[in-house]
Amino acid sequence: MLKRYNIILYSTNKIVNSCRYVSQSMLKSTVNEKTGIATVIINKPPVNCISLELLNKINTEINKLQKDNIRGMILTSVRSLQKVFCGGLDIKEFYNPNPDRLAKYLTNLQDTWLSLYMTSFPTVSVINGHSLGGGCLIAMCCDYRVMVGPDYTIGLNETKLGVVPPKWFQDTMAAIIGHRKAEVSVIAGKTYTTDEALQIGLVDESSPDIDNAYKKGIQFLNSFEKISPWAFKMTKNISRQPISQWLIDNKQKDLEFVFNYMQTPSVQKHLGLYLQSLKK
Ligand SMILES: CCCCCCCC/C=C\CC(=O)SCCNC(=O)CCNC(=O)[C@H](O)C(C)(C)COP(=O)(O)OP(=O)(O)OC[C@H]1O[C@@H](n2cnc3c(N)ncnc32)[C@H](O)[C@@H]1OP(=O)(O)O
Repeated sequence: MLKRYNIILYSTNKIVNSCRYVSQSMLKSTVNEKTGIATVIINKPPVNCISLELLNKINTEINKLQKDNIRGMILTSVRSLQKVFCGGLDIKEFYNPNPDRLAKYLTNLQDTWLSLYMTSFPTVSVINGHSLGGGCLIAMCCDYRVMVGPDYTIGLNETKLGVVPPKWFQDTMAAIIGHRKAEVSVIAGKTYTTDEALQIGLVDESSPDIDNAYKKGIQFLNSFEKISPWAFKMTKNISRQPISQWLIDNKQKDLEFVFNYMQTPSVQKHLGLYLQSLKK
């Protein structure tokens, strides 16, 4: 299975070993036509941080898979990055931003979260490296998380950058680890090692290596073989709808709050210093 996966990774837009392969650069997506399981791989070196273009590709691909009636999806990072699942939202999108592009970015982020959080098919994130800020968010959108360890970190660290994780970021985490733990976590911008994340329930399983993590992800998806897709979809919808409905009802207000504070001098100063610290 994994060997075949590697062959697919380096092929282009054709059927290989019964798998449909779709390459959109930055994002590689394969659907195994035998199993109906899609593997979506983020591939944006050096650290898979999420630009407007990558955001669009993720949202487009999720919506495409939704129409394809797939049986499940694994979301992971290209192996060549070695130690990063996703370095989070691209801070350069927020620093000295072009206002039109910033508005587009924030709107696309809301839409992508809605698509990924509410998929009608089961999803697993195979977290094969650090997963911070928006990286943690996309991992948390999935129904199940397997994290490779022990040396990687995961968490909503936004306050460390001087920015505010919106209600739906925080609610996504609270739905997984509970309100109190999520509150303590987000206000301090806490990050967790793989073992700590497993202990607080932020991830469901850990694994010492990527092949094994991928296998565990497939096992989770296979556990739905005898579950009716309709029952799955309706049940997940009931479970997640209160959180997603808040964003649907408050999209404009949410957008305006972030759009305005992001451009204030004090937030810009914080972002500049954080970017600088990364470069050091
Ligand atoms: C209405 C809509 C509401 C929307 C609300 C938005 C509010 C939330 C805002 C932001 C959320 C976020 O996601 S902020 C980003 C959070 N992520 C991080 O803090 C991670 C930062 N990166 C790292 O810690 C490390 O890079 C790493 C551990 C991920 C990898 O370490 P490594 O040593 O391998 O790589 P480098 O640190 O040398 O980085 C290489 C290169 O990449 C640049 N970089 C890293 N992360 C980012 C990023 N998130 N955005 C932009 N650029 C990033 C880093 O500066 C290096 O650049 P140079 O090569 O030019 O030096």
